[in-house]
Amino acid sequence: MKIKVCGMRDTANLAELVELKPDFIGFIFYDKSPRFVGENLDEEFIKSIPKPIKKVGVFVNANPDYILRMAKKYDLQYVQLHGHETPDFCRTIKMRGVNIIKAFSIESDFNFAMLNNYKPHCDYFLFDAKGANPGGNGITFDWSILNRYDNDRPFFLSGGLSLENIVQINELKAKIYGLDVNSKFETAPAVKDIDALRQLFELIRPIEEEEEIEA
Ligand SMILES: O=C(O)c1ccccc1NCC(=O)[C@H](O)[C@H](O)COP(=O)(O)O
Repeated sequence: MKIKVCGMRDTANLAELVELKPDFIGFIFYDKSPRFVGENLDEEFIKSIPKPIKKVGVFVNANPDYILRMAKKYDLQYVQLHGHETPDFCRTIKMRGVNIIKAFSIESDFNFAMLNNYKPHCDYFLFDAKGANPGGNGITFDWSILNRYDNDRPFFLSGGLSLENIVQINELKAKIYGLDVNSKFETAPAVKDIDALRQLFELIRPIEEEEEIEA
């Protein structure tokens, strides 16, 4: 199972995370988030992150020109869209060579059928909890809703994932492509607890998978 660590900003903290070889690292380009990267990203360091670790820019109802400019500047392979972006919006970004993760806030009556309109233009879906903010709320949703998932696009499970609740993913029937972790692994906004992340990696990543990443 893949691991995405979201909401990074600080170079020293990032360097420690890179040592753990996550599959995806997320950077928040949403100015209302406490994890907003602002002017704080070290462009050279970001570009030096080994290619097998995919860099993801997270945006909320942003202007396509801004998204594409940031993707180029930081060499982002993916953008994660957390607002009300339409399938057509995703198509526009995808056509410009940037891969798409479309995030959705999940409630009990979530209409999985509408994902069919997004499917041709998105590489992955990400299912997050609905909260006061578009993301990073630190709360889980009722994962059993995902047992209704009938789309073949791989998805990330997100929202309040912690070392305590992660063991319960084994109860899910739906096949999870990846886990997206964020605020439950922080010591402060955008500062990750590397020891806690190391424990997560040891729990989730079988030895063979780690060897695949090294190859
Ligand atoms: O993390 C944020 O502050 C954020 C703000 C606005 C949009 C998206 C945001 N985060 C995106 C993520 O992928 C988070 O990892 C996801 O929402 C789960 O966060 P958490 O519940 O804190 O684990």
